[in-house]
Parts: sequence; structure tokens; C-alpha cells
Amino acid sequence: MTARPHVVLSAAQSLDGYLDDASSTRLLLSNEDDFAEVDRLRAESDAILVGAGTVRADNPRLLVRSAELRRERLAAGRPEQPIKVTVTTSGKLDPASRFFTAGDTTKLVYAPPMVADELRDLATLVDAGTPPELGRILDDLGARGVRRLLVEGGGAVHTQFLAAGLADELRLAIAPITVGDPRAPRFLGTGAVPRPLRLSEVRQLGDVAVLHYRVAAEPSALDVLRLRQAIALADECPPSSTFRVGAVIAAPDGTVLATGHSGEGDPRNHAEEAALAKLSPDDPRLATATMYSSLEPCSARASHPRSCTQLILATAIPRVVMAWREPSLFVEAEGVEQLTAAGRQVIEVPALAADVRRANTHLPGVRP
Ligand SMILES: NC(=O)C1=CN([C@@H]2O[C@H](COP(=O)(O)OP(=O)(O)OC[C@H]3O[C@@H](n4cnc5c(N)ncnc54)[C@H](OP(=O)(O)O)[C@@H]3O)[C@@H](O)[C@H]2O)C=CC1
Ligand SMILES: Nc1c(N[C@@H]2O[C@H](COP(=O)(O)O)[C@@H](O)[C@H]2O)[nH]c(=O)[nH]c1=O
Repeated sequence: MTARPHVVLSAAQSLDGYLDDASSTRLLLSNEDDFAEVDRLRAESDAILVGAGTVRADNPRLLVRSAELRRERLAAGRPEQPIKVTVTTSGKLDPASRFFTAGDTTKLVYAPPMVADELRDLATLVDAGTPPELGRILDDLGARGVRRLLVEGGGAVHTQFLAAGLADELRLAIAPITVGDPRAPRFLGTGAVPRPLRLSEVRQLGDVAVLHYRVAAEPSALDVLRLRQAIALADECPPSSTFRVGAVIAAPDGTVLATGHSGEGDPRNHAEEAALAKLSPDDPRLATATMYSSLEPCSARASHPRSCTQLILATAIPRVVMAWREPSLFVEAEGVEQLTAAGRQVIEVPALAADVRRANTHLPGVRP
């Protein structure tokens, strides 16, 4: 499979976190220098993506403005303009939008089959699921030769890229104004951001502060996908007075080798135990596999002879990714410590712990 593009998010927000005001005219939060830098980011990209909401609200051209930057692209053997990309479920896009009419470049619309047929002569319509999935969109863009994708918003799209762990960098410009109107669109909506962001640069462009973040390499986007799958598996657990947990064992390319949930097979089974029971401990694939568990693997138990940590240590699984450290309700858990001491890598994703707690509010003192 072709590599997915490197994804750079770019947004300008007010001090109180808005991307725009609630009026029908577009709010300019950037100043001239900031817009010039965003133009350079465009010129460095193979494609620019915005959500259909931004196409409707802003009617953007999404072109590199600077003639010099366009010349540089041509001199480097690249197309004069990046590919334009949008995504829609409704298909409600005006064919007269500048997205379609401005600039002689490829336009891609990711939409469910049949919904945007009237755009067929103006753009390439691509089915990436119903609704379109960002991971499939990135796979398709990679296959089209897009190595660097600039995502310019709006809020719904930025939120989804960050929540899915699919962004690699974020450039955020902060203007010294407040919008103060809850009807206006915010930079980020509801949704935990599972991959930590590291502040890599802070600069001043006049009154605008420019923050640059890089997204941590681990957990990866694939880790986030499989951990969320493990968290969702807890819904399969039968009613219980103990933890409701889900587990997934996957190969490095994401292939699922086994899944399990608490109470599967035997009411006393733990999720990791149920998943491991479906594989031989000597299965050679385990030497490179990751155990995804919604909860820290247990380190002591009364109901079965071996803890999940011991069961993992009895295999060659080198890596465990988990969302929630076990709270001290039944025992003082030491799963992370024991796994780490044995040389196994443990990655904790605390941003997703609230989803695990939500499945465990039947336990005393557990709140989402
Ligand atoms: N200051 C800044 O830097 C920027 C500001 N903005 C502002 O942001 C606002 C727009 O933001 P917002 O309203 O959040 O809209 P978005 O641009 O994020 O677009 C949201 C729409 O995109 C489509 N969409 C998003 N994700 C998916 C998906 N996974 N699958 C299918 N379709 C999807 C849906 O379209 P559909 O409804 O057609 O199904 C959805 O309604 C505007 O006011 C604009 O001015 C925008 C960009 C940058
Ligand atoms: N308002 C705003 C931005 N808005 C972004 O710029 C796009 C407009 O593109 P174009 O028509 O090509 O100039 C718009 O759709 C949205 O993605 N960007 C910023 O850096 N700063 C800003 O203050």
C-alpha cells in the first residue's frame, strides 16, 4: 500500500478559540504576514483539504497566491497549484463555488456514491465510505501521489483529524481579538485528542502569535484505531461487578490477530486473557504484535492462577497500549511496572481513559 501523506493542520483562531464569527462574512484573523506564511505552506503542499462547511461558508479559492511561489513550484517540476480536496456527506456543494471554478488544478470531492453527481463534470468524485472515512481519504490521496496534505479547516474537519490521530503537525495562529459568540464555529469541538502534541515553535508576526506543534510519533494513528476498537469491545461484556474491559492483539500493519472482552467464554475471564486464549503463546506473530487493552493489564488476581501481565509475559508480545491505569478499587495494580521491568514497552493514552471509565461507572467511585 502507498504511504499516506504527511498531514499539516493550519488554522487561525481568536483568543477565545473561534475560527470565525457568526456573521455571513468571513472573519480575517490572520494579518498580511500570517497569510503570506499560510501561502507558503500551501506552496509546499501537494494538496489542500477543507470541509464542505468551509466551501459553503467562505467560498475559498484554495490557490497559491504568490507568483514567485508558483514559479518555484514549476521550476521544481511540480504542478503550478496543489490539488484541491473537500469532503462531504450531504453532497451540498454549489457548482459555482470557487473551489470548482478557480484555478486549473485537480479537484477531488470525497462523497458517498450518488450524492454529488451534478459535480461529476467539475471534479473527480471519490467514494471513501458512507460517511467518508478520513483514513480511506488519506490512503486514496497517497495512491494519487500526494505526499504532503495541508488541512485548512474548518473546525469539524480539524477536530476529526486530531481525534482520529491522523494529523502530524499543527500550525495555529492566534489573533488578539475575541469573538465571544457561542453561535460562531470553534477551532476544536468535542472529541479527545489521543496523540500528545509537542510545542515545537512560538513566533510573533506583529500582533499574531504563531504556535507550531508536532504530534508525538507514539501512539501512532493505527494504535489509536486499535485502542478505540478495544475500548468499544467493552460494550460486549456481560453485566459484571468488576471491570468491563476490551482487548485487541494486532500485528504491526494493524491486522487483528485476536480480540477479547471481560466475561468472554468464562464469566471470570479478563479481556486480555480471552484474546490470548485464541492464540498459541508461541505464535511467531506475537513477537512483533501489540496488545491493546482499554485497562492496564492486571497484576494480581484471585479468580484465576495467572494475571494478565503474567500471561502477556509468557508470550513474546513486545508492546502494550492501554488507556486507563487500574484504580485502587480491588488491588494496588502494578501491571505497567511489571511489564516495563520485563523490558516490554507500555504506552498509556490517558486522553481515551474517560471512554473506559464511562463503561465502568457501575463500580464504586468511577466517574467518566
Ligand atoms: N480561521 C480559520 O483558519 C478558518 C476558519 N474557517 C471557518 O470555519 C467555519 C467552517 O467550519 P465547520 O462548520 O466546522 O465546517 P468544516 O469546514 O469543518 O466542514 C464540515 C462539513 O464537512 C463535511 N465533513 C466533515 N467531515 C466529514 C467526514 N468525515 N465525512 C464526510 N463529510 C465530512 C460535512 O459536510 P456536509 O454537511 O456537506 O455533509 C460537514 O458538515 C467557517 O465559518 C469558516 O469561515 C474555516 C477554515 C479555516
Ligand atoms: N479566515 C482565515 C483563514 N481561512 C482559511 O482560508 C481560506 C480562504 O482561502 P482563499 O480564498 O484561497 O484565500 C478559507 O477557506 C479558510 O480555510 N485562514 C487563515 O489562515 N487565517 C484566517 O484568518
